[in-house]
Amino acid sequence: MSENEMKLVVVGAGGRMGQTLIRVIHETPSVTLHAAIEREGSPFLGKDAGELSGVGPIGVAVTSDPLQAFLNAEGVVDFTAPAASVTFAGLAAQARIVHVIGTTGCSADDEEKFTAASRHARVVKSGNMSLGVNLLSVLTKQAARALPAEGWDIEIIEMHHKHKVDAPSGTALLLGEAAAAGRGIDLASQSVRVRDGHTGPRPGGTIGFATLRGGSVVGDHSVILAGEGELVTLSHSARDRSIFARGAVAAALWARNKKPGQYSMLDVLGLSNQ
Ligand SMILES: NC(=O)C1=CN([C@@H]2O[C@H](COP(=O)(O)OP(=O)(O)OC[C@H]3O[C@@H](n4cnc5c(N)ncnc54)[C@H](OP(=O)(O)O)[C@@H]3O)[C@@H](O)[C@H]2O)C=CC1
Ligand SMILES: O=C(O)C1=N[C@H](C(=O)O)C[C@H](O)C1
Repeated sequence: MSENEMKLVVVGAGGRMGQTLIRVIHETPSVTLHAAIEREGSPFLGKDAGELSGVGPIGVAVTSDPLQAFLNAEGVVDFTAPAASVTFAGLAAQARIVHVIGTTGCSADDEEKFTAASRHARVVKSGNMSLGVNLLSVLTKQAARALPAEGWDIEIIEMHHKHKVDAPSGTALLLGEAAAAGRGIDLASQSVRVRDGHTGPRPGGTIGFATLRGGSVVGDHSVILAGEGELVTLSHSARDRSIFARGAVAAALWARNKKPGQYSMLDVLGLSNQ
């Protein structure tokens, strides 16, 4: 290990993203896996993180003591669950390190806690860490701005694997926010998240969401702008979870020398002014 390699902790190390992160960190020269964390009672505790993720033994055993790990690390990469991410945010603030949060399905209350933690930690949070989806959000904002709300309806469709527990996906909401920003409207009051039964005609100016779940789909998203007699569809298909892990590692490295604060993947990618 070279002295300049950034020491990262992966929390939720046994999960789908946790294992992918361990693989990506292992193959990225500028970072090193400092610790791998799972919850108390997890069957992964004590196992070698490299063996768990398929890269072979790396001499880092999975433990359940995040604070101890954070105090000697420079960053934590967190794709777990909302309550866990809130706890990790408090600990990352205590340790004054970088906290990259990929967890989705967080409440407004959780978001306030991340903001509070960002007084001391450098927090990078995004519903999608891939370059492609962040570019798609820029294109969505531009399309929503260019096509008039009267006559052009916006619908967002997403499909994910059958294990996903939150809906709409963090990405769908991120794309919804981009469309709302392009239109200059408030997403929370203008979104239609569910349709069932006699709904009546579509209210003009709203942004609709549709959720599909099944099989092993990594993550598909489409933004449809539907006009009279024509459709514009902007879409992204994730084929491999390493796109999210590579983005998260890039985010940790980017935030390494930043001031405490809350940042997005658009900041990391230099796309926030688009
Ligand atoms: N922003 C992005 O680019 C992406 C975001 N995601 C999001 O990341 C999250 C995780 O997804 P995925 O990997 O598929 O889910 P998994 O369920 O496969 O993994 C989550 C892991 O976190 C662990 N965990 C939960 N609570 C704790 C805790 N308190 N302490 C330590 N470990 C804990 C789980 O353990 P246990 O099983 O014991 O609960 C599990 O191993 C989801 O919110 C998903 O939407 C996913 C991909 C990309
Ligand atoms: O749970 C997943 O798997 C994914 N979650 C994120 C989301 O909610 O958008 C990102 C990606 O699509 C995969």
